[in-house]
Amino acid sequence: MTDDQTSQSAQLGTVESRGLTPGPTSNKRKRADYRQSQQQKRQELKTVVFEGNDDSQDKIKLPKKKYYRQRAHSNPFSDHLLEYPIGPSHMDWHKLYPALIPPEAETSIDGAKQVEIVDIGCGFGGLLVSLSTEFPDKLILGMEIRVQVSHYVEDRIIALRQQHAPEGKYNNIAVLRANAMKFLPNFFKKGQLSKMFFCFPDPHFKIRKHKARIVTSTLASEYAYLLRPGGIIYTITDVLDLHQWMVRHLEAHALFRRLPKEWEDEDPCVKIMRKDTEEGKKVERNNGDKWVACFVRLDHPE
Ligand SMILES: C[S@@+](CC[C@H](N)C(=O)[O-])C[C@H]1O[C@@H](n2cnc3c(N)ncnc32)[C@H](O)[C@@H]1O
Repeated sequence: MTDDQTSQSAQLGTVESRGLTPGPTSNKRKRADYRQSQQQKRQELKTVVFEGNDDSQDKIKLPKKKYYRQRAHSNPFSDHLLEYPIGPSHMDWHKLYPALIPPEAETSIDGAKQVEIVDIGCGFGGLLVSLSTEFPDKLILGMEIRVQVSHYVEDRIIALRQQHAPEGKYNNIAVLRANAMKFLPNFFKKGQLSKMFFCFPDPHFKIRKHKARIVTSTLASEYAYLLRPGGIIYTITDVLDLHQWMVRHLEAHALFRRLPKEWEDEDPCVKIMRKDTEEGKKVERNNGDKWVACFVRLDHPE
């Protein structure tokens, strides 16, 4: 092996450990190199950004989406290599919100700061970024199954935290690579959440794929368990059939009631999910329809 090859394979080690299979093309190489340099910067910056003592003038730039390309869909039934705690009290939230949660904080204890808002399938994180300033006192978490996309959001949040370090902004948002169809109760305890967002979920058009949809009767029960009474499920999609499917499954559930259009028109989060999600922007550019439905978690079954 030449020196060149040795140094290349050393680099590939890092890339592979992030779930990528590096290929021979120069574009792949460019993207892998870019991500590796972002990863290095991230390691260097983690302490300064997270501990809030950043004196450097060298501000990290926002990441570029083109370097984080990945297939559009990820099979939620595949065995992804995912890390998850055995229960909510075993989750180290300090890693995700270092400026707001002290190390080894018992976040399962009532009174400690806990994640309250989740964006399921957060994609490239547009909603998270807007929710961060709309709810500066709440901890907000994006969950995303695609590895490169979750890395993009992580890099985006780190850059934003550094760019806005003097004002202490964006410390309340974080992203986790996770399969939200499988492990939510491992992360959150009963009644912990006040809002769950399902923005432009994968439509899984074919009938035999409908079971992969993120809203089903079984999952609706899990969402009811995690949401506190009065908590809200937000849904938006540009696919009418999926909209009708989500409405049907959530309306049929004894612990959810659909909120009226007047409520939607007044709610700031509905505006945000219409205009600040990446998919919402795409639909806007193509003059497509956006179907919204919101549901309140009831105290008792109706
Ligand atoms: C069409 S995109 C929408 C992204 C974002 N919500 C938006 O509106 O711009 C759907 C996202 O959900 C993610 N996703 C699909 N199934 C998931 C699952 N089971 N757990 C977590 N994320 C999932 C996909 O990887 C994809 O990024």
